[in-house]
Amino acid sequence: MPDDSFHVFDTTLRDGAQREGVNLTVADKLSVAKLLDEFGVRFIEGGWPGASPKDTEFFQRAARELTLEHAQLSAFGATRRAGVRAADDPQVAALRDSGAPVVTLVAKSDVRHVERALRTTGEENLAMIADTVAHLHEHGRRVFLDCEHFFDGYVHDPGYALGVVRAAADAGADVVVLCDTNGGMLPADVTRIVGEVAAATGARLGIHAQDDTGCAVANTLAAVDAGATHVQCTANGYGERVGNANLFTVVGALALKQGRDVLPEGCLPRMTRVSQAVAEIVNISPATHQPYVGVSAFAHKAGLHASAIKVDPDLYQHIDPVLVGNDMRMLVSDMAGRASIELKAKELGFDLSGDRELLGRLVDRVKDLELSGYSFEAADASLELLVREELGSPVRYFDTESWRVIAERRGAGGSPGAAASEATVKLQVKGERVIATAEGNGPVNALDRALRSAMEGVYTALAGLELTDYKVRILEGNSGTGAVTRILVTFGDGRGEWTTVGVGENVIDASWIALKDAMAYGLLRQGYPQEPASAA
Ligand SMILES: CC(=O)SCCNC(=O)CCNC(=O)[C@H](O)C(C)(C)COP(=O)(O)OP(=O)(O)OC[C@H]1O[C@@H](n2cnc3c(N)ncnc32)[C@H](O)[C@@H]1OP(=O)(O)O
Ligand SMILES: CC(=O)C(=O)O
Repeated sequence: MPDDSFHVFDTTLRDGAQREGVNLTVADKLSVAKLLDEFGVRFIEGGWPGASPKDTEFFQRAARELTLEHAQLSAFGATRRAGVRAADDPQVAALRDSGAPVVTLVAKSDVRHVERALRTTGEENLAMIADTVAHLHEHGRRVFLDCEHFFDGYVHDPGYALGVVRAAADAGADVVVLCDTNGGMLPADVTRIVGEVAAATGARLGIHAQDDTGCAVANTLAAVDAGATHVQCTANGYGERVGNANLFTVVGALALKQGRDVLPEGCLPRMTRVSQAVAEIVNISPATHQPYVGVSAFAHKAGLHASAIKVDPDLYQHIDPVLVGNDMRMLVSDMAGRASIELKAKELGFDLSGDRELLGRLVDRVKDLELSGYSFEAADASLELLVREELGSPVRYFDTESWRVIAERRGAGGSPGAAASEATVKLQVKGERVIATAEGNGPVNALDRALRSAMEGVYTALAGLELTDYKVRILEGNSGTGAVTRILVTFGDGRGEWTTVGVGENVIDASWIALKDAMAYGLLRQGYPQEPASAA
């Protein structure tokens, strides 16, 4: 269990919620707080009670409903208004009465902001800070002070910025947090300035870095190198404008690269799950390429990488993904070599090790198919069908004699009317010739229905297979409507999902290839015995 000497302070529910497009309900905030606590952060900034009724309610409900194992809640708010005693300021009272044991105050530390935005004097701002910190401290709250625009303010007038740090520390602030509010600093600036402030004031320092130069994580680590012992971050880097220092990237670096004891025992492997669960609640698709936690963080595509990984995964990975709850994945594409296919096949449950000839054939087939427009990276089911075919046991539940689709729009008197499609499929199923026709709202829907109608008497589980995604990609944009099209079809059966790929100059033909393969793979997953090879 980390002691108080280093703080991981999360501000997803305050600064993270300032991201464009994020709108959390109180229930969402409670769920995110539970996840952050599970991850083991030391402080969770829950919002600004008194500024928004939602945040006031969050603290009220948190007091009743949240049992936190690792974290303490912090309420965020500003120093008192100019010319008013902290004890008489209703905003300060809302912080005091929020029930949070910690209050993080934001204060101006750039004298230009004091004069132009607060419209008061530098002296009065220092009094606002000292008075507010002391008032909350006297009421038993632990107080942190966020120095807004600290770095810009320090560059402009170091004496005034240092005065702010001293005023806060002298009044009882436990940590004075230096904020790169506009996110314009680079790591070297941060290292220098944090070092100078630490030497000049002796105060305990924290860092809050916005990501406007893409350096928020680097700036956070630079501040830690220079002596900061409190890092403010947000899950997945959510935050105002382009965001904040990413909690998971910062913790990954501190724990795994620097060996710091920043999380309680056993919490680090929760990182990937917590990142994805927060993304779900916030309703933003998880960033696939995020360090440590993205699905692509340990996905290997190049054949040369795979051949070394076969010997030892550490040769092409900076950490073991298991440490952060993630997985290594092999991607098979036209950049694959035998090792990529061997490792991917192993992931799919086939041991092809040692069969160089078979692996070579598979590499050639994948490369040829990718040249014609296929992409196996996201279509594991199609790859598995290919592997089974090369192993001499192709997946066969039906054979296609032909298919036909009619697409039409009916309308009278100039009205647009309704588009409709009709598909007919002719198949061989268990040695029987079957012809089925179905209507659909589009050609793919009609084909899907016709296929099911032809086979569901024999394969009853087909009713439980559902098309969950259908993606079209035009591959040769300059050929206009004659372009080659790649279709990715995803099906689910309640236990999992699988994706197949089809390619063709005719979009319906490409869809048919992906659709029939997805159904065949679905039947394989249901455990139906296959048609004997002679039925082909
Ligand atoms: C860098 C950051 O991200 S800090 C976090 C900022 N977060 C937010 O602003 C979200 C929540 N904010 C709000 O709901 C509202 O802005 C409120 C309730 C705080 C204030 O609303 P209003 O009273 O209508 O004021 P408004 O938003 O127009 O302006 C902010 C006021 O706070 C004052 N202020 C700004 N910073 C400070 C400070 N550190 N200490 C004291 N007062 C401050 C400003 O001078 C301004 O005062 P004025 O009304 O006398 O001009
Ligand atoms: C406090 C804060 O969010 C900032 O200065 O960016």
